[in-house]
Amino acid sequence: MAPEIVRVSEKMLKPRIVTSGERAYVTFLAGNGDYVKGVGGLAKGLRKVKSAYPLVVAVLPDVPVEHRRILEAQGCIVREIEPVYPPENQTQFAMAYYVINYSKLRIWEFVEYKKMIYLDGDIQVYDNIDHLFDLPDGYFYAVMDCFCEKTWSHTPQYKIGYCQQCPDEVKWPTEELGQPPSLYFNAGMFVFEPSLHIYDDLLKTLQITPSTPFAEQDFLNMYFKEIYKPIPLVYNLVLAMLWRHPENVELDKVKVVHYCAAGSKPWRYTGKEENMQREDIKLLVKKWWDIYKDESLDYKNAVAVNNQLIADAAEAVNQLQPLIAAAMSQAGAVKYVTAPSAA
Ligand SMILES: O=c1ccn([C@@H]2O[C@H](COP(=O)(O)OP(=O)(O)O)[C@@H](O)[C@H]2O)c(=O)[nH]1
Ligand SMILES: OC[C@H]1O[C@H](O[C@@H]2[C@@H](O)[C@H](O)[C@@H](O)[C@H](O)[C@@H]2O)[C@H](O)[C@@H](O)[C@H]1O
Ligand SMILES: [Mn+2]
Repeated sequence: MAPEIVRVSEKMLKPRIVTSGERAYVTFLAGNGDYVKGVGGLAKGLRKVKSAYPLVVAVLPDVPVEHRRILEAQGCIVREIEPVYPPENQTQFAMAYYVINYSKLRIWEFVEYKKMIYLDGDIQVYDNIDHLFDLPDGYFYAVMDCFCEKTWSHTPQYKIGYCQQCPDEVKWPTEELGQPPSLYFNAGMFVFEPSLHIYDDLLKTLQITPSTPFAEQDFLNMYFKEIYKPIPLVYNLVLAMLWRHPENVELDKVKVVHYCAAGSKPWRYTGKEENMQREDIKLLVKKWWDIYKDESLDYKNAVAVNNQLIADAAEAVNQLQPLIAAAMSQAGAVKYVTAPSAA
């Protein structure tokens, strides 16, 4: 009697997408401008590298419904957040719009996720980085920044030509200036654990902390100073590194590119700003556009392709069923004879 072999249904083969409250990527979108293209591109990039986790987009109230729909159609989980403003102060931010970046702090409230990787909307992921979710809990992981761009001209390190990326080139004058600055991360990408306790404390601390030129990036560096752990530059290539510290960059090993240099945002690239005619910049901007324009990476197409593969696999298995059944019943009739051991 041939064994009863269960027919395989498409439903049985469908991969269970892990959306449980464990892990997710998260980005931040403000305004009705063109950063929505950055976030859409990021969603497609994560799909291209077959990330196992969803992309949550924390949107400020000023993000139009149309932009939210575009991101939901790309498979993003859109979550509205309230703005976070720093205390009243006279600070001159390095870029005036940085004041809205304090709203990034809302992502610590997303406690339905145990661990998240934050990525700026002007970042693209070119290799799978899901393994970063397995980094030990209890720390704040991010890539070290560079102090050499003129956006840093207000700082002592810029004035003396010191950079943490090459601490031995121009040594920090401890006798004059005391201890060198603590290791400082770029806040465009970090691995963190949402927590209501930390969230409340972050907001309370912010209200008693005078603002500084790099806004929430300075604040996060101060707040997480004790548990900050640098991770390799391949996880967040701040483009200025290409011309400021080329000796530290192996471009073919870079997994994550951060288009933060002036003029480098791919969706509004003109090539006119300083360094924007470099061959490596042009290549990285093209790489971004290749993903952004690739319709096979659109959520609806990727799901359709996936469903077709599942249907084909189910059909193939069902066509094999009778052959398997016949082979098994035949095998049942045959005693396996082991070859006589060599005398
Ligand atoms: O008009 C804006 C400006 C910034 N952002 C978000 O805030 C992040 C930080 O700003 P940006 O990347 O421009 O700073 P940079 O890394 O270039 O200093 C962006 O990546 C976006 O995710 C946004 O959504 N709309
Ligand atoms: O609001 C402050 C921002 O500060 C950081 O950007 C800076 C920083 O990287 C400098 O080192 C560069 O020189 C500069 O170009 C760049 O804009 C973060 O990328 C961004 O997410 C956000 O936190
Ligand atoms: Mn950025």
